[in-house]
Amino acid sequence: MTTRAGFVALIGEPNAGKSTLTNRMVGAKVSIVTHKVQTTRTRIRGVAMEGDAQIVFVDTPGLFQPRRRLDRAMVAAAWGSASDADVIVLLVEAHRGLVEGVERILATLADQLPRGAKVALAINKIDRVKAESLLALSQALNDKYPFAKTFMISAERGYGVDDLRQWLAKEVPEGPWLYPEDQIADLPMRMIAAEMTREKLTLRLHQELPYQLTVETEHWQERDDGSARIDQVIYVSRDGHKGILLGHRGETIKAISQASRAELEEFLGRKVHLFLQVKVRENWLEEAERYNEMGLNFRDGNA
Ligand SMILES: Nc1nc2c(ncn2[C@@H]2O[C@H](COP(=O)(O)OP(=O)(O)OP(=O)(O)O)[C@@H](O)[C@H]2O)c(=O)[nH]1
Repeated sequence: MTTRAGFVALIGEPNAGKSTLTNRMVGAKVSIVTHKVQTTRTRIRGVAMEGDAQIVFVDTPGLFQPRRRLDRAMVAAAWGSASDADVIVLLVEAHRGLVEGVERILATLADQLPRGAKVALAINKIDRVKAESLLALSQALNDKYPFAKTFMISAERGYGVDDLRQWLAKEVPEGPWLYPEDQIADLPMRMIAAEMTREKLTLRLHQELPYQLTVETEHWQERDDGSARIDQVIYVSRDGHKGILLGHRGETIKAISQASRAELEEFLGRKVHLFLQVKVRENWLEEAERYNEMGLNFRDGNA
């Protein structure tokens, strides 16, 4: 059997429908997308199977809205992962059209991506507009950037999504699957748990720190009484961040822990004992072995 596998980067303005689309694409078959899963460089949104092809959906945090604290290396890394992707899909909201944010993305694409990069356009939320307006929008967008293909979709209702997935399956290169099929099912639980904590950190810290920290689930123990003990480490890149995370008398980390535990319990349907630890790890961004720990081997094809 000839297998195919590759990365598809979903880009677009906030709210364009990236999560909704991933959920649709991934469907019931393979779902690691309950929460966005973070790796050091990219977030894996989900893995979809289509015939013999495995499509790994990623996104690129910080790409189009560099935050104050975001350093150059991070932006470069974000672009790296977009242009590393085998295919890029730009999501544009049909009812908003060619707004300034979209213009900016198109200009950046033209400017930064290597020639020949495969970029598809997906005009999303077509359920919100009259069909007549779509042709003009598609034309206007294609005038600005030479998209490889244009899809009209409604991620929410599922229109056009199968076509897009089938096209992507043909566009990713031949090669071994990035996730062994039998691992897809259980790999995600630890990652999902880590992402839940990361989400709470984001909420609590007002999006200030999160791009500079990572959460890992180190131990997961099933207990006889039916509960689970989960140990996680939050890695920060600077000593100063540790204090912010812990908060006065540890209040911040405690609140985060409680919120994450509550969500984990709901998700797992049983009692959870969650233990969080904060550690400083400089340059975690560069640490290649982290990819492996996250269950992902970038580019070497033997995950
Ligand atoms: N009407 C309509 N609404 C949609 C469609 N797709 C997504 N939405 C809605 O748009 C909103 C944003 O969707 P998300 O999937 O969260 O968008 P996102 O791009 O992942 O957002 P961020 O990751 O936060 O940038 C949600 O309320 C969705 O229900 C669609 O096809 N039609």
